[in-house]
Amino acid sequence: MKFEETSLQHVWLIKPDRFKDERGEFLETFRVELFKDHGLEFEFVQDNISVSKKGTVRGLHYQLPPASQGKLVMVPKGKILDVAVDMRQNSQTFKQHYATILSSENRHMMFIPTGFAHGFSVLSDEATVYYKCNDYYNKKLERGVKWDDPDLNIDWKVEAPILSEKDKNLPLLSEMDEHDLF
Ligand SMILES: Cc1cn([C@H]2C[C@H](O)[C@@H](COP(=O)(O)OP(=O)(O)O[C@H]3O[C@H](C)C(=O)[C@H](O)[C@H]3O)O2)c(=O)[nH]c1=O
Repeated sequence: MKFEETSLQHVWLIKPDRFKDERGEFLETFRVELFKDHGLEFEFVQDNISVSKKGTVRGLHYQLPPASQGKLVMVPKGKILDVAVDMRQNSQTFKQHYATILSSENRHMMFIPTGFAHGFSVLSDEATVYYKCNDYYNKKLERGVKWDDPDLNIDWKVEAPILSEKDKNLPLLSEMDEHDLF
């Protein structure tokens, strides 16, 4: 399992070792000791799966402390453009994003730490996204920023995305109170 640094400090692109044979393939997707080797010492406490149609955008979401979530994202089926946005006001990369393709072809995973918003667009007919979270869902502390915020300038690779009503009405960064940021 290789941990590759990205343009955003602490956001990791993780590439599992793949063992292929005539049956198919095997890969380990998580090892506490490898996370610890990369300074990621915490316990994942909740796993999620979302299934989305082609052209869906989910996000950009995050939770505020004390329920801020680090996420290990993988795609057992399909293909997404996965996006992490730095929401830490004092960070040198505040408002910057890192985007990468996660798919059942490349088997890549992304670790998105606390302080970052997460979202993805679906590029295959359907995508199953499985992700581990290091804190529980907390609706009261959930926040989000609009997917097409010009301040973020994210190319989601989809036209006229399918969005939840909640996501359609998320604020622009410029409209957000500093207490809703990190
Ligand atoms: C996130 C979550 C949701 N729910 C319930 C609440 C709603 O009744 C339903 C759908 O929730 P929502 O529309 O917020 O789901 P997504 O738009 O996929 O939200 C996720 O999208 C981005 C990509 C994320 O990284 C977050 O994990 C999360 O915000 O599931 C739960 O019961 N537990 C949960 O942890």
